[in-house]
Amino acid sequence: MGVTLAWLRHDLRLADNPLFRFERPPEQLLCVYVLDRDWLSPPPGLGLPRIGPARLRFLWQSLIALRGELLRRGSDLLVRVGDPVEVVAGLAERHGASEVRVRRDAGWDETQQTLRLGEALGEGVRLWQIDGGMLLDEASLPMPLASLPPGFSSFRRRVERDWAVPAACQAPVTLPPWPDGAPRGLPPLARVCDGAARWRPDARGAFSFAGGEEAGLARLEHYLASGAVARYKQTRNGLSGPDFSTRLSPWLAHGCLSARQVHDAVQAWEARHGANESSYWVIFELLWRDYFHWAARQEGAALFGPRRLPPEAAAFLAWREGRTGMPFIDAAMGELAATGWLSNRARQNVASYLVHELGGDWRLGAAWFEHALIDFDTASNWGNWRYIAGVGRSAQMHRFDVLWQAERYDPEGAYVARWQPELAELPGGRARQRPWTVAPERFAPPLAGTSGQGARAGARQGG
Ligand SMILES: Cc1cc2nc3c(=O)[nH]c(=O)nc-3n(C[C@H](O)[C@H](O)[C@H](O)COP(=O)(O)OP(=O)(O)OC[C@H]3O[C@@H](n4cnc5c(N)ncnc54)[C@H](O)[C@@H]3O)c2cc1C
Repeated sequence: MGVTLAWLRHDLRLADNPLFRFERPPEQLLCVYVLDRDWLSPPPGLGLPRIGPARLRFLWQSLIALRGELLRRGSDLLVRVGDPVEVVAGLAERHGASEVRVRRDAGWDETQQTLRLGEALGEGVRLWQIDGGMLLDEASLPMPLASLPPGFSSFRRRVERDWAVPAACQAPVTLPPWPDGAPRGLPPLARVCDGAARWRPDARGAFSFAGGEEAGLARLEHYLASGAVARYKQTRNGLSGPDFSTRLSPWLAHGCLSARQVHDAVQAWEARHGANESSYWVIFELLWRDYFHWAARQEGAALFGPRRLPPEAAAFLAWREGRTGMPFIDAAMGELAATGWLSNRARQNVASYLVHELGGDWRLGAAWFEHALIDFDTASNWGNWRYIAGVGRSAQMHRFDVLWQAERYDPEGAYVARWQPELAELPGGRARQRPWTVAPERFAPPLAGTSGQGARAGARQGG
């Protein structure tokens, strides 16, 4: 077998990566990542690129780390910016590849690109698509993809009835050599996007994400070894601090870690310390991720609703810029913009506030998250937004009583005061969540959200 081209997308790791598992290794291997040029320009309707500086920086760190791992094994990495299909097809032709390998992604755009690549590849070049990164593969789903249940609970019940998550595979020890004369390396980030090269997370986030497989494994190891996993079920609704939840999402989203690696590590922890509700709950959350992945595969382009976004109305801009007057919402939007990350509790509340209190279009919110999140993942982001908005597969909307949530999850007002220092001057407690009631001369009432309607305990991942 001659040259194989491994086209990497959201699978930037060596361990448990089927692209690097060979029954018969090829003579030469070309590993390629293409930053889609479209991600650097705004989608119609939103004045911001699809990938913001925080994610781009994490992505570049991950690519640099991956290159190091590949070099250690006798291979290398080529990173280009452009149209992924043109770049991959061009390289395959130039270097006489007989096979192109790619992970089957849930995203509609990625699926379309794979189809286009199939048409663009020369005759005799095999396009090999494979599942990876999730707990389950399509073949091990307990139902055909077309019959995926409309709700998570029935999906989980069917899966858990009789399931065995396949063990993660080890990283290869060596890899086939680089094709003669093939280009290698990656452009400096500052040349791709100066803003991303200069971006740094705000220290108030109390956590700094660094891209790459080794960093992801180190985070996983820390979360287990520190014992934080034993308390996950009680702490996961937290808002601040490094260990209230796993914070593995950026590594999972970029594929620096696979869900099976996390699953295996949690099982190994359970074998030593005993399983409890919390360790189970980490796997439960990963199953949500699988569910959104399979749902996105089933839904295709419908996941996004109409793709052309509506104009950004004043209420949306106030939400995006943290100017709604509702401290809990404005603090969270400030944290997201300054760190590229947000707890699940805060994500649910800000999404509900935009859609159900401000009457904003859920697609604008999802598009803003796509720009701002380090851990953006098409299926999880757009799926969760649809879930909160109550569109698509789950017709039930999920509306949160934001003031009640704020007082329950931030009773002292420490979180809102961290991200809105002017609130720190008010006494701790209720006043910081309702500053317009205690200092009306300084704080105007919020745009919406004081009616007390909406779920209190939070619809799904309650508490
Ligand atoms: C509006 C909205 C948008 C979201 N967008 C994204 C996104 O783009 N990317 C993303 O990874 N998650 C997204 N989530 C899901 C969830 O908020 C994050 O996965 C979680 O907060 C990440 O923190 P963690 O790694 O500490 O999660 P943990 O609570 O420690 O959970 C462990 C892992 O399980 C998975 N997970 C947990 N909750 C969910 C969920 N509700 N849906 C899917 N997977 C889940 C994640 O991979 C996570 O890393 C979104 C949620 C909402 C409400």
